[in-house]
Amino acid sequence: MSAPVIGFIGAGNMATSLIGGMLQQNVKPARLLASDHNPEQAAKLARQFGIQAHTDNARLAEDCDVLLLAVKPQVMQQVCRALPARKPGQLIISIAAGIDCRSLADWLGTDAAIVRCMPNTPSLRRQGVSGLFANANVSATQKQQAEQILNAVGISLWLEEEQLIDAVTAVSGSGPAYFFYLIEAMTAAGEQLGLPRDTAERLTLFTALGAADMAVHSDVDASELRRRVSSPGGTTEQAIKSFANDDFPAIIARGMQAASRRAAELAVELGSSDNATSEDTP
Ligand SMILES: NC(=O)C1=CN([C@@H]2O[C@H](COP(=O)(O)OP(=O)(O)OC[C@H]3O[C@@H](n4cnc5c(N)ncnc54)[C@H](OP(=O)(O)O)[C@@H]3O)[C@@H](O)[C@H]2O)C=CC1
Ligand SMILES: O=C(O)[C@@H]1CCC=N1
Repeated sequence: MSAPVIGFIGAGNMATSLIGGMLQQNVKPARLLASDHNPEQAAKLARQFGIQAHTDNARLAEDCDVLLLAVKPQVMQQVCRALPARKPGQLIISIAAGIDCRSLADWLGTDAAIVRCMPNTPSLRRQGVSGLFANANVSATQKQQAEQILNAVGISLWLEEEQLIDAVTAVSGSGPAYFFYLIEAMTAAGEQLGLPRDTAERLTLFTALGAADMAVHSDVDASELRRRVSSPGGTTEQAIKSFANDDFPAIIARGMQAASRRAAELAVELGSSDNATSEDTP
């Protein structure tokens, strides 16, 4: 399979993470193009990565084999409708939360080969994880193309049901923010316990890194790893009891349910009108 040219529409946070990660994986800069309606943003990406970036979405679409839609869900319809007819064999990858394949096909053409993908920002460090779903028009070769792109920046998992993308969004798409929130909270608590801020932050960061690395490489699950830290009658036990009294698992579950619900709401608010439920339809 010859290496496809990949064009990003929207040169923001997620395009930066994906492009940065791919370049570290020795993807040639000439294979990556970007467009953004903001000329400064396009120029910034071109400077940062040495790739071609401009403001013309239509030209970009004509110049690439894989078109990666990385704009906010709120502008997706307008962006898709303004694109020229697709090149034969072109694969569309959308990373937008909540915008489903049916809406994308309404805006791009019912024969469009579409992969919906939910990546995350650690892709910049090639530690990303993505959920992928392909519509019926996607060929085996195009599935491989999508996998190669996402696997260059981490790992990817195919989903059988499109609806599960909302759950992936709640777990790993939004997930880095939950860990950053925990890092913020632990750093602040360490400071309250008397540590200098920098020290509290470094202790927290390396603990997070070590714990994640250990859990990824362990042959036992997270609860067993937690038990091994928790000496009977010791310090960890007290912390975990306090977390459990405050219903930590329920707090996390409620937050993730809110994220997933929001993804479903976006589909109704911003998707093609067929997605509106009968109560929404006048
Ligand atoms: N951030 C994340 O962690 C993740 C995000 N996603 C999804 O990725 C998508 C992008 O998110 P993110 O990168 O955070 O968003 P950003 O706002 O950082 O990036 C989107 C970029 O697209 C630009 N843009 C807006 N309108 C147009 C247009 N008509 N043509 C070309 N470019 C345009 C924006 O410009 P301007 O700022 O001027 O509007 C911005 O530079 C979203 O759909 C989101 O759901 C998925 C997984 C994780
Ligand atoms: O917050 C959002 O809507 C996007 C999708 C997942 C992460 N960021």
